[in-house]
Amino acid sequence: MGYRIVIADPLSEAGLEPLRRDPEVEIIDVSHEDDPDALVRALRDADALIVRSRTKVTRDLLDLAPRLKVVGRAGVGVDNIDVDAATERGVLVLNAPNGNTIAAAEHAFALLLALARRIPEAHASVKAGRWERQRFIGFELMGKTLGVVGLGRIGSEVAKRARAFGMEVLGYDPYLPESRARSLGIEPVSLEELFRRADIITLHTPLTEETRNLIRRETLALMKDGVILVNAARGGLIDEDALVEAVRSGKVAGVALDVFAEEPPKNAELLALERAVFTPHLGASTVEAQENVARDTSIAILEALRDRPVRTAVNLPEAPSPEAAELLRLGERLGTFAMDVLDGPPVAVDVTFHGEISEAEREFLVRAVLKGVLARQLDVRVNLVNARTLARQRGLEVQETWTSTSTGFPFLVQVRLRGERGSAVQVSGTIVEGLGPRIVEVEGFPVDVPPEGTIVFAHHVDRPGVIGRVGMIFGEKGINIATMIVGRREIGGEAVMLLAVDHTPDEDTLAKLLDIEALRSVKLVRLG
Ligand SMILES: NC(=O)c1ccc[n+]([C@@H]2O[C@H](COP(=O)([O-])OP(=O)(O)OC[C@H]3O[C@@H](n4cnc5c(N)ncnc54)[C@H](O)[C@@H]3O)[C@@H](O)[C@H]2O)c1
Ligand SMILES: O=C(O)[C@H](O)COP(=O)(O)O
Repeated sequence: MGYRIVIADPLSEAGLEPLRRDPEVEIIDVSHEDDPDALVRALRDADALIVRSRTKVTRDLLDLAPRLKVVGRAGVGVDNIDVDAATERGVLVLNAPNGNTIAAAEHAFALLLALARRIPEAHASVKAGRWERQRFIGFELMGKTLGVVGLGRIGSEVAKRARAFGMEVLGYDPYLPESRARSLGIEPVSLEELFRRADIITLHTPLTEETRNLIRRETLALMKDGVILVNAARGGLIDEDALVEAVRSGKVAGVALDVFAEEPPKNAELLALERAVFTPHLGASTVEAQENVARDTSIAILEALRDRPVRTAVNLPEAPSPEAAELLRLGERLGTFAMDVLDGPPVAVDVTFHGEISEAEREFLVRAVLKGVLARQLDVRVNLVNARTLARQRGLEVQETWTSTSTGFPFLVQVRLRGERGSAVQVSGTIVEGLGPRIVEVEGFPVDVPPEGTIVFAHHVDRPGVIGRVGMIFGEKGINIATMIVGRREIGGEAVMLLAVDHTPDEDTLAKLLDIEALRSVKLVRLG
């Protein structure tokens, strides 16, 4: 089956090469369509959608795409995507965060230099036939103090360039260790100190609830008179009305903006400001950056469509290891096993990890277990993206414990699914080198079966003849038993039986099994 990938915003053709050469991919490019319904039509049977910042991927838009598995953002900011709505629908969101860092950092500097040397006005003047050398007196960057808010990929590249210009660099980033800032030649300071001390302030944070209107009347009041502001991050970081007032009053001596609260900007007062340089969200618009982000997004989209771990997923934890696929299979199948055996609906799931297992692997496994538990119950597509959200929405309590106690396996995952009225099922698994995922314990009985195909799981009393009679019933029905495992604690005591069968037994066969006196319960487990 092929993949239909919709491109909503213009992307670099060279960067799309991984998609173009994939025989399974059909590209529907609506990025140059004037008709807004073209996107709506294309989404009806789309598997993937790729956007830049123009297309708003809203809850309503996602509802128009019932098959959608992944949204790729060919760039950094995902503020144009309703990530929560995507998560609820099990749609993976991924971005391409590395490809446009240099382009954006260079653009912030281009804006600053254009403002400092009044290049846009001077250029317009020369084009108009004038030669006004006294009119355009600028200022130098050397010796000035630059305040960088947000010291991530772009902020740190801006800081490096500022140092090369002989600037003193202050930085504020509450999520970055101070030592990292210092190693970049940046003096880490509080936001207030940065506002008070900087001659020039440049913004490089994402737009979040915390950073919205970071620059507003109160914070502008803290700044030096004649401060210069640069924003090539996100428009919402600045309250534009407050900025207009501050520029008019002379508090802000100049402003350079690549991004606006609304794009294209409609704020006439802002656009009329004189000591200002504006560009139409061009930070990532270089040939190199566009090729990088389109290529990174194309590759990640193909990984996602083929259920492989994606390093740049926005609404999933980072893939823990190349062996992630086996880990996911183990977790999911343990969840499905427990669900198929449990009597009644589940109310809680306890996942206990033993031995050597990283935090990322534990997070992946918990999501995989939840996927296995929930997939049988829900209409919506359950996947690693939305498994935790759906569990929470359904009131399924999730408990995780990690102990370093040895179990004889390098690591062990134990899933205990609890139902109403005290019912419970426990199943454990691990990954055995060379064999892959194995179920190694059920209800406290040691077993060893691969979590594959159809398994008949029975509780019985360890008595001569039981196994023979079970075998005969399957034989009469023409059902081949591929593997049979019996677990018991003591001779003649309670025991469990796991039979991997080549065909799914019908109700009649299961009823016949229950007629065997020593058989207490029989459950059909379908592990796919
Ligand atoms: N103009 C453009 O075309 C363009 C191009 C690329 C990126 N961007 C934007 O630039 C911004 C930065 O991109 P990046 O790739 O450097 O991202 P990044 O994630 O590498 O860096 C963002 C940094 O902001 C910090 N941060 C978060 N909240 C903060 C807060 N309240 N105060 C201070 N710092 C905070 C984070 O800790 C992180 O270090 C994003 O908004 C991105 O969307 C714009
Ligand atoms: O977040 C980003 O990557 C930039 O804002 C670039 O946006 P664009 O892809 O719309 O140019």
